[in-house]
Amino acid sequence: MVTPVATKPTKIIPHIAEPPLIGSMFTFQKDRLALFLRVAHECGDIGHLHFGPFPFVQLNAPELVQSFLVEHAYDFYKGETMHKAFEPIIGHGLFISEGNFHRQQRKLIAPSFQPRHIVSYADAMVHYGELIQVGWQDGETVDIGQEMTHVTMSIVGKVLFNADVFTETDELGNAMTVVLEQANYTLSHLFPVPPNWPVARNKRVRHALAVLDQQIQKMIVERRARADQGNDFLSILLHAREENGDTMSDQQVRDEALTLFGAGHETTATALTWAWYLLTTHPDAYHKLQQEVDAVLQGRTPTYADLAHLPYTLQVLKESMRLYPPAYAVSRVALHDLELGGYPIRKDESVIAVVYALHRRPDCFPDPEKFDPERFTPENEKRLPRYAYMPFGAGPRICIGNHFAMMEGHLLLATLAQRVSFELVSGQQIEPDPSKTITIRPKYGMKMVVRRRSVQ
Ligand code: HEM
Repeated sequence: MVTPVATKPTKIIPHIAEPPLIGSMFTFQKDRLALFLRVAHECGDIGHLHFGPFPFVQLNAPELVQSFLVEHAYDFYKGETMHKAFEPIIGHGLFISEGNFHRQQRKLIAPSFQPRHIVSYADAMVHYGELIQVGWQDGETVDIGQEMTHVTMSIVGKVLFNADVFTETDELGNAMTVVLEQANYTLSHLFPVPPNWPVARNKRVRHALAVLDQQIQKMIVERRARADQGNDFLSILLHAREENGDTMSDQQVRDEALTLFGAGHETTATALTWAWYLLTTHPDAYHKLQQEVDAVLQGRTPTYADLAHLPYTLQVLKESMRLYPPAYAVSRVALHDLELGGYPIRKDESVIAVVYALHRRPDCFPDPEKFDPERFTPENEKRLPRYAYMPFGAGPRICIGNHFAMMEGHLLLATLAQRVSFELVSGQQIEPDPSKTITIRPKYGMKMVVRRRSVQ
């Protein structure tokens, strides 16, 4: 829907104080989360800032986010930088495709992500949770971020390809890690090395892409040769039919499979990493969660049916994603002049909905820096304004894996809380770092000591 800009803009976007020419470029590179909070504090619901010559509009209000991501979703696109970072890897996969093609692909893939379809993956999620914890010795120190990445990558590898990628040393997992790191590199450098230069980085990426292509093509051929349809996502993608009966080409199936593999593990791993951090630094909440898990499970491994009886565990996950939303911002570029809530947006201008700032609005979340899972009791959650809490984005591009991720996070918290207790190693510097990856991972890692619990 195109809304032409008013002849005279009705409202003026406030501007933060910035040095001339460079604008907030260096502040952004040094500490972008602090910069975003400053814009929200100084400007309120909407603010203007610059990175060198490039203007940005930052949105911090639920109503503006609704206008941006829901009502005007198709008046924006992902922007050249995102395309440059992701297209060489995922081609025209859902995360980066645009316009009608995106709409069509979304319609084709979304049914497979409905809660009733993904329930069958619960057992695989619990299986890998159990598998990772049996490998930990009592008193062992682990990097919790890495461990959570191993387990979520294994889960997505299993449900997507029915493949065992339990560690990143597996060829497929390793190749995925290399190409994701490359996307992050392109996104976080103003002048990344062009992909055709003969440098070690580019050779590594080309090799990783060749591995991914070869392995996925092999899996596609195997599945096409089978008479029956398997239950993994690759099989589902191969059999998905448009209204006119058409199926996807092998190339498009490859692009979508890689998109889901890439989008489907680091985000969930980040959510779990911060959940463990918040639990270990809030012993009362940790104790309450353990009590809930022990009482409900009585030593059994959890199943999907148990989740309804583990509400506090879910509240902890939701509150962790409020304070540390893995995807801390959602950005787009305007396709033409338009208006958002009465504010003028110019063609080619970048607009960014800062989830990290939105989740810290004191009018929606009183005492916002406090970790308080009670905010997400069903009654309290109902009182939240729409779009005040949006760890999965909003509108037609809302995360397609949101139910999958919530089920996975909920099950893994319960599985691991039952078997082990984590203790945060003291004296570490813990800082969220959004500059190296598209999620906010801990900048210096996060070490935790594992204590085995006797099954209650
Ligand atoms: C806690 C875990 C997760 C978080 C916080 C998260 C967050 C997000 C967000 C904010 C978006 C919207 C991006 C935008 O509008 O630009 C998104 C999109 C997407 N996510 Fe997730 N995600 C998570 C897990 C997953 C999982 C498990 C999968 C798949 C198995 C997945 C697949 C996708 C895909 C394919 C898109 C693109 C959707 C589209 O553009 O139509 N995500 N995610």
